[in-house]
Amino acid sequence: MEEFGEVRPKNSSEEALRRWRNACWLVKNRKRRFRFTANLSKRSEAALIRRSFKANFRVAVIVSQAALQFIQGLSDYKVPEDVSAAGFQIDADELGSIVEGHDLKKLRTHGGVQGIVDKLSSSSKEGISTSKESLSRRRRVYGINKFTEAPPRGFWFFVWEALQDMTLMILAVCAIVSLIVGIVMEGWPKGAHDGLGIVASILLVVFVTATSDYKQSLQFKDLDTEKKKIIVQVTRNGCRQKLSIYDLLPGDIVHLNIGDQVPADGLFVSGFSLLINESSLTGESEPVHVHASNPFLLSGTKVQDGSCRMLVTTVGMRTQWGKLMATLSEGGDDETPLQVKLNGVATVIGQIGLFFAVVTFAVLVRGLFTRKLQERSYWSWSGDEAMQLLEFFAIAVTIVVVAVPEGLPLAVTLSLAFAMKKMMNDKALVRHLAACETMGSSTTICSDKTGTLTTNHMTVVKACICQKIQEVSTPEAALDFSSEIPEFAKKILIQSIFSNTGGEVVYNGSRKFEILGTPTETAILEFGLNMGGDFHAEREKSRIVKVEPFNSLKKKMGVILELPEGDCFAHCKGASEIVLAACDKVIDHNGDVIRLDESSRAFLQTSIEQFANEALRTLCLAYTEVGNGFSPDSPIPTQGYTCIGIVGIKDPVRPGVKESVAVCKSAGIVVRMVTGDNINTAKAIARECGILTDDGIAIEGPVFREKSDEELEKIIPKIQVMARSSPLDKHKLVKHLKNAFGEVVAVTGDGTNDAPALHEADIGLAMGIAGTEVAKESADVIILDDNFSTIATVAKWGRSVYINIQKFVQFQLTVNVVALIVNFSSACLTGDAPLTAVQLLWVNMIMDTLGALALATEPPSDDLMKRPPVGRKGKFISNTMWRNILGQALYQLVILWFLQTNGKVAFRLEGSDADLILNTLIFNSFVFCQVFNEISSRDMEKWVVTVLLGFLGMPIAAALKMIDVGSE
Ligand SMILES: Nc1ncnc2c1ncn2[C@@H]1O[C@H](COP(=O)(O)OP(=O)(O)OP(=O)(O)O)[C@@H](O)[C@H]1O
Ligand SMILES: [Ca+2]
Repeated sequence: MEEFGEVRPKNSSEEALRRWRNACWLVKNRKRRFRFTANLSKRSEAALIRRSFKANFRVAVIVSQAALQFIQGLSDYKVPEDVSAAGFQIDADELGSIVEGHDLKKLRTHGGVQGIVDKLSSSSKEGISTSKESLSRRRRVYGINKFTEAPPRGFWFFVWEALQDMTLMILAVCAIVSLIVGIVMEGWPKGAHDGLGIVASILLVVFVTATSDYKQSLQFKDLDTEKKKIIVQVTRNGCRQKLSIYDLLPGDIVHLNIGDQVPADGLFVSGFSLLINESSLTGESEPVHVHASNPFLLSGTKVQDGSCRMLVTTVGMRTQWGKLMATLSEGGDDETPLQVKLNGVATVIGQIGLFFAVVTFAVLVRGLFTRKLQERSYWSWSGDEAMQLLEFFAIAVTIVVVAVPEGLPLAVTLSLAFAMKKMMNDKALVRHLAACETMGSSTTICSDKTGTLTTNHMTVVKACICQKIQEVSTPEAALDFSSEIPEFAKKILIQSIFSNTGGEVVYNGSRKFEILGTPTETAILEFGLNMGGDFHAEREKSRIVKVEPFNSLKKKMGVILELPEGDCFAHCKGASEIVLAACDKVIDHNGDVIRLDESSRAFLQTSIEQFANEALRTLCLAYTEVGNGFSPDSPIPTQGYTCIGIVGIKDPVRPGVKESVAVCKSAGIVVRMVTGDNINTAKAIARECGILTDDGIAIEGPVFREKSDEELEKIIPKIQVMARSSPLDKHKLVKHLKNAFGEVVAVTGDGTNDAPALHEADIGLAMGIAGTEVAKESADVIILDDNFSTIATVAKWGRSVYINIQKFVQFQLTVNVVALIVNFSSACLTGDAPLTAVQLLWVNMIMDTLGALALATEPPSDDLMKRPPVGRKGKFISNTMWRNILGQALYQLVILWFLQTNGKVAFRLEGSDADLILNTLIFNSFVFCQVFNEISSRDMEKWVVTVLLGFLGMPIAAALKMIDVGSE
C-alpha cells in the first residue's frame, strides 16, 4: 500500500501524483475516475508558459534597458484609424508591448505614464467617464477583462463517458448475445425478455451516472465563477467606487492596497512603498519594487506591501495572466487523501480479485478437463463444451469486474461535491475538494479575532485626549468632546486622523459621504467626522510627502506632511503600546506640549489597559515636527513623538460565536485565538467567546517567539490566546501544532499577514468579505460571511463526508467479499457458479452508482459534532466497520450456503427446472441481503438493527419466491 500513500492533501509534487496514478492500473473507467483530479498535462503546459514568459520577460527588460541609451526622439508610431476614430491615441498592441515588455523607452516616447493616461482619454485624478457610449467605445477598441474558458461540456459528453465502463461494455455484449440467442430459440417477444432487461438496467445506470456527473460539472463551474469574483476600488468620473474586475477597462484608475491582486496589466500612477510579488506569474519569489521609474504592473501579481493607484492599460486575454488562466482553469484539483486511499484500496482489492479469478478459472477448467480425461474425449469438443469454457471465462472476468470496487473513489467525489454544494448554501466556498474532508478530521482551529469572532464593525467609543478620558460613542458625544478640548489639540488631532490614514471619505454625487478603508480606519475617520472635521478641507491644507502604509509586522503607519509654509510634520498611529513607546512628550489638558514623565506615562498605560480590558481595540495617535524640507528618501522618524491621544474602538463579538465555540469544544476541537491585537483586548474577547478558560494560557507573540523548543512543547497545548502576533508567530504555532503534536490544524485569516499560516495549515479558511486576495489564494475554503459559526458548519460537513464514505465503503466491501467468496468457493467445490456473470454484473452496476448516490449524500446529523475528531492517525476503516463488514458477510454467506446446499429440500423444489429456480432464489436472496445491508449501513453504530435488518433479507426473498413458485 506504500505506493498509494505518497500523495499529500496539500501541495503534492506532480511526480508523486503521476506515480500514484500509474499505481492504480486496475480501473474500469479511467476517464471518469480521474476526471475531477488534476490534469497534469495542462499543468505542465501552464508551467511552460510561466517559464517562457519569465525568460522572454528577462530578455525584454535587458533589451529595453540597452536601448534606453540611444533614445532617438520621436518614434514612428502611427495610431490606427479605428482607434483614433474612437477618440484614443494609442492601440492595444502598443500598450501591451510597453507594459509586458517593460519598455521604458517606448513609454517615454509616448510621454510617460501621464502621456498614456491622456492618450487613453482618461485622467489620473478623475478616471474615465462613465457615459454608456464612451464605455462601449472603450470596450470595442480594447476588449474586456475576461479570460476565455473552455466551453462547458454537454450532457451527451457525460453519457459517452459513462458508457466507457468495462462492466457496462461486458453487459452490453451479454445483452446482444442474449437477445440474438433468445429470439432465435424462443422467438419474439418471449425470448427477448432477458436481453431487454439487461439493456434497461444499462440505460438506467448510464443516465443516472451521466445526470449526476453533469450536475456535478455544472456545480463545479458555478463554484469556479464564484471563486473568481474579485472586487476592486476604481475612480471613475471623479468618484471612488467598487467594481468587479471583469468590468475594468483600459484607462481606469485602480486603487491597490496590501494583499490585493493586480487585476490587469497597467502602469503605476502614484503610491508609496509598493512591493509587488510576481511569483504567481513568473515563479520568481523575490518581490519587486514598483515606483515611478519602474512603473510596470502585471496582471495576476500581488501587492505585498504598500499601496498605489494604477492605470489599467491591457485587459483580458491580451495579458499573460489571461493566457495562463485559460490554461490553468482546466488544470483541475489534486487528489484528496481519501481519493488516494480509496483508489489504493480499490486497486488492491482488484488485484486480489484478479488472483481469485485466475484460480477460479483454473479450477473450473480443471473440472472440465478431468471429466473429459475420464471420458477419454479430449480430442472431440462439442459445441456445449466450448460454450461452457466460454462461460467459465465469463465467470472469471466477472469476478475481476465485481472485485474492483470502482464505486469507492467515485463515491468520494460524489460525496465531496454534494457537501460542497451544501456548504455553498451555508456560506462556505470550497476552493479545493480535499478541504471538505480534511476539515472533518481537524482537531484544532486557530482563529483570527478581528472579523471572525467579532463583527468587524468598528466604532470609536472612548478616547483619552489631553489626559482626559471620555465616552464618545455617539456623534453628539463626539461633538461635545471636541468642543471641550483645547484648540491646538483639536487641530492636530483632526490633522492626524485625516492625513494619516489608508482610508478615504468620498462624496458620491448627492453629497452623501461614504468611508472607504479597513474597519479600523473607517472607525477613526468616522470619529474625525463626528468631531466636526472636514476630510477634504483638511487634505487641501497640506501636501503628503511620504507614506509608510500600515502593515501587521510594524503594527503602525506613518506619514510626512508638508504645510504651505514649508513646515513638515510626521504623524504616526498604531498599536498603542508600540506608538506610546516612541513618544517622549504629550499634549496636556491645557493644550500644551509637555514632557512625558513617569506619572503621565503611567496614566496613559492604565488608560490603554482599561480600554483593552473592556475589549476595546486601542490605537495611539502621535506626531512630531521634522523641520523644513523633508526629503522623501529619508526615513520617517521612529522616536521623539508627541502623544496626541488614545482611542478605544469597539468591535462587538458576533452573535452566535459563543455557541459555535461550544459546539466545537463538544466536538473535541480546540479553538485558539491568534490575533494581532493587544493582549488584554484579546483576552477580554476570548473570555466573552468562551475560548479562554481558567487553565488556559494567553501569551504575546514576542514572548512566544523567544521560547525554546522544550518550553514550547510544554505550553503549546495550553495556549488559548496569542496576542500581538506577527505573521511568523502564527506560522510557527501552526507548524508546531502540526508536527510536534500531530494535530490536524485549521487556520482562519483575512490579511496578507495570515497567508503563511493559511498555507502551512492542513486547512486554511479565508474570510470572504474582509479577506484580501492573497489570503484567499492561500486558503482552501472561503468563509463568505466571515462568521465563525460557518466554520463549525464546515467542520460538520467535513465529518459528514468522511462518515458517508465510510458507510459506503462498509456497504461495498461487504458485497465484494460475499460475491467473491460465493463464486470462488462454489466454483471450487461444485464446479459451477450459482450467481451468473450477468447477475453479478447487474448487482455490481446498480451498487456502484445508485448505492453510492444514496449513501454518499446523506445529510449530517447533529450527533456528528458530539464525538471526538478523527485526527491524523484515525483509521479509515474503523474496528466497528470491520465488525459490521465481517458480521454481514458471514451472515450472508451462511444464508447463501444454506440455500445452495439445502435449498431444494427446504423449499421442496423438484423437477427439471429445480436448479434454475434454486439459482433464482439464491440470486434474489443475495439482492435482498444487499438492500438490507445498504439500509443498515446508514447507521454504523446500531449493530442490533443491522443484524435484524439483515435477517429480514432471506425470509422476504424466500417468501417472494414461494409465491412465485406457488403461482406456477
Ligand atoms: N490602519 C491601521 N493603522 C494603524 N494601526 C493599525 C491599523 N489597523 C490596525 N492597527 C493596529 O495594529 C493592530 C493589529 O494588527 P494586525 O493587522 O496584525 O491584526 P489584525 O489582523 O487586525 O487582528 P486579527 O489578527 O485579530 O485579525 C491593532 O491592534 C491596531 O492597534
Ligand atoms: Ca487579521
